[in-house]
Amino acid sequence: MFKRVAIVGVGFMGGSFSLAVKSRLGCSTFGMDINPEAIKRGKELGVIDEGSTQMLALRDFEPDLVVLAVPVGAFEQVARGLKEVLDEKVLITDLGSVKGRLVYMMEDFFGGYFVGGHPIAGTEKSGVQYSNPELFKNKRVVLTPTQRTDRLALQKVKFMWERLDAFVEFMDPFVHDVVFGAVSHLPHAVAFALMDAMEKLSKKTNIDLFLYPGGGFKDFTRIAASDPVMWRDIFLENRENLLWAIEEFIQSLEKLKGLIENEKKEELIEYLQRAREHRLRID
Ligand SMILES: NC(=O)C1=CN([C@@H]2O[C@H](COP(=O)(O)OP(=O)(O)OC[C@H]3O[C@@H](n4cnc5c(N)ncnc54)[C@H](O)[C@@H]3O)[C@@H](O)[C@H]2O)C=CC1
Ligand SMILES: O=C(O)C(=O)Cc1ccc(O)cc1
Repeated sequence: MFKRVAIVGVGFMGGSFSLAVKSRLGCSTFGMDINPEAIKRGKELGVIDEGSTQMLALRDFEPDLVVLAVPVGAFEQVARGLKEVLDEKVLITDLGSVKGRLVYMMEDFFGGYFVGGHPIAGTEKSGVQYSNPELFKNKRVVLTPTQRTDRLALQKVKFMWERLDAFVEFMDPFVHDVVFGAVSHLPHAVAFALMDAMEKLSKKTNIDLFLYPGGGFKDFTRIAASDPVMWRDIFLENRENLLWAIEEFIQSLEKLKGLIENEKKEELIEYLQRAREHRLRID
């Protein structure tokens, strides 16, 4: 198993991963982040053992696993930097929310020693101060091997996640992006858009509608408090799948609007009943 784990991006996910491998696997960890404040806080909070804002410092740490936990828009730049300082055959994985093209791009840099990963665990919080060693417990982690992935590297990454009490599932990188474009990226886009609509309605009514949030409004929009940089990068990286899902959503909303406008009582019940049944099935 891994002993020396380097984490690039000492934020909420990187910090949680560091705490988890420290406490569960006894690893020593090294954090790299462009933000000196993240390194300082990470060390103060005991989230990382050591850290630096310089990629070059990773060379002396000699990691046996490197984990990318930066926003997906920074992957290419980070990969370039890592390529300069890492020995060949060091295993690399990531926690990014989009896979597809990025997995093949990472393989261009690191060959079969890159194993794409996506823990389906998280919250709207960002920043190292929210790190939680239990974040991955009983959560799904999707690994996205390709023909090129080294089988031993894949087994090691799978085993590591299982030791953190996560359930590992394999998926094709592009299928992953269709699935999470629908179930994760679309709901986040809709939550952000709902807040935009609420701002416009507040202006038009001259009433600050944000002063009257009910439970439903709070439940529905929690994820609109998520980090803008992270979500800009996800939306742009998974653009095609997301645009397709947004289009379907617009049509569903148009349909609902039509049923309300035309007072189609029976059809409205059917529409709501079907939606309710799907929701009940999830839990
Ligand atoms: N927040 C969540 O619930 C989940 C996030 N993810 C993925 O995990 C990754 C990290 O997300 P969070 O930890 O939530 O974000 P975060 O904002 O808490 O942390 C990201 C960290 O990366 C650093 N960073 C940015 N560019 C960098 C660069 N070029 N080099 C080095 N460090 C850099 C930032 O300074 C920051 O400390 C993202 O790819 C995201 O898509 C995956 C599952 C859940
Ligand atoms: O806050 C929530 O409920 C989330 O859905 C968190 C989340 C964000 C991004 C991911 O790729 C996975 C999980």
